[in-house]
Amino acid sequence: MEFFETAVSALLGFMAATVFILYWFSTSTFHYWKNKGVKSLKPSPLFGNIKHFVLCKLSPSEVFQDLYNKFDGERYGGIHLARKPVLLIRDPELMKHILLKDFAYFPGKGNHPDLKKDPLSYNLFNLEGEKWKYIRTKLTPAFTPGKLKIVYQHIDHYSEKLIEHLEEHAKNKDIIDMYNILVNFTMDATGSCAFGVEANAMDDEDSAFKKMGHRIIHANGSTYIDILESIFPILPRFFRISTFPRDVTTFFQMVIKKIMEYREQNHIMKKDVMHLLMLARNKTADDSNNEDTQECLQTGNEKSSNIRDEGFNEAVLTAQAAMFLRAGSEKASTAMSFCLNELALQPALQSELRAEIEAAKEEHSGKLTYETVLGLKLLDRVVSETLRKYPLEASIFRVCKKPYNIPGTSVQLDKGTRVLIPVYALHHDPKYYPEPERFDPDRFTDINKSSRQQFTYLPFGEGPRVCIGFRYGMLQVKVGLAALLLHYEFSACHKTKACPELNTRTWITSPASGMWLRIHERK
Ligand code: HEM
Repeated sequence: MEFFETAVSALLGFMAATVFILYWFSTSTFHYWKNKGVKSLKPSPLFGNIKHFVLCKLSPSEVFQDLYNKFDGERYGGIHLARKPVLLIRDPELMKHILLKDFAYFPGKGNHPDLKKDPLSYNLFNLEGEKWKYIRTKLTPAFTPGKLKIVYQHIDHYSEKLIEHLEEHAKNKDIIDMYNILVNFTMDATGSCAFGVEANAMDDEDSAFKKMGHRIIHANGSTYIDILESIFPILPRFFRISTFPRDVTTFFQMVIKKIMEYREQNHIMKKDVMHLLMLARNKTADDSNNEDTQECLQTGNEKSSNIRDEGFNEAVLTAQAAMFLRAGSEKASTAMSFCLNELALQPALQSELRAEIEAAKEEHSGKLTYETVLGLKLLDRVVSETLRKYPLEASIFRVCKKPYNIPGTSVQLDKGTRVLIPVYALHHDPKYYPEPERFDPDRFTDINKSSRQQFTYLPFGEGPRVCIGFRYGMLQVKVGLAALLLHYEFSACHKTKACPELNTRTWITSPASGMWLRIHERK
């Protein structure tokens, strides 16, 4: 009996000590902003200021908007992501410093790409320093206007298939989830533009590429890694969480390998992303004198030598390819879905836009060309307003690489401090966008654009790390929307929501449960 009592009290003592240590650990950073003299919000143990995000009750866009509003009148404010101190920026001028002018202090996002343990995480989005610069230089030529003209043919082809795919639904005036359909459309287009692959996502329910592509898009690993890491840095490794599930990684590695082998054996030279990636790999492997490699190696420091050692090998190439597939499929389809939802809720605007597209088509002998689509003014305003109201990358993070004095203050940020640019909150600030919940493309007339403060519109980020694929993304969105509006009408149904609920499990602003609209044949 005595032994039992001793064991119970030892156990209780151990549990109390564990709780105490956990509590102490999770709150030990909470004085950080106060010590710096930065106004901050009271964090709660374990969650910091993002409890509703950690518990999947609100999307990160909404959580950061709430925090942004609480610092009304401030240039910035201190918050905690779990126990990690983060500086939330409100002042657009300060955003300009962080993203552009003082890029040398904020070159990366604080992610930890790992080529061995989480191979697909080793992509341009996550990399920083010389490795980032090197790969960015390699990939930039994929997005020149000349390349996009070629890409236009592919997107145009798949937009015709999309129209065919929807024919029966339109005849029946069906209620359909446009989000899901558009993901398949952009996956087909990206598969073809970037890799020369027929993904068959729209036509074949059982397409393996489609199944894996959807899993790449819906993989939330990076969200969980960020949250767990903020709570305790070793947790993601402890739970063996990777950016993409293992089987998806293996499938993708196999597909890319096959594409490369096929192209090499058959001497295929397509001017697409895959070709550029292969070129980069080959050059790194057998030509250390090439210009790009030299430019990157010239600094002669240790990091640069690592690039040479690691090279742009097959694994690095595959990680970039997966990133392209994800960004190319996910971003444009999400933007198009939000846009169609707004147009279904504003039938007059939908008709006006359709009239613009139709007039342009007639003017160009019944065919929409690359130049015509890019010249459509109302379409451009509608898409810009969509990305204002629903910025897909709702939160841009940077990590301070060396101590940084916040301009105009005596506050110094320590090396390693994370800063957050809450794009969604910024785009919904009535100071810059009166009645922010109203969908109003006129916010993007030339005169309104030029009268707005700089760095208050950041759907693609800014500075050296601005979205590399923004032209491609915009092209996909515009070509897809133009084709849809020329052929069909969209209206609200009982499942359509004026304020679509946002997904709470990802950093990307996306609909929580599809985008349900009624599709009709043209009257
Ligand atoms: C409407 C579509 C798109 C939107 C709204 C968008 C948005 C963004 C934003 C805001 C960033 C900057 C993130 C930061 O600074 O931390 C970014 C970066 C990036 N985007 Fe996009 N994107 C779109 C389409 C695409 C497409 C189609 C691709 C590729 C095919 C792509 C590839 C990338 C990459 C690789 C980066 C990282 C660039 C770097 O760090 O150097 N994006 N995107």
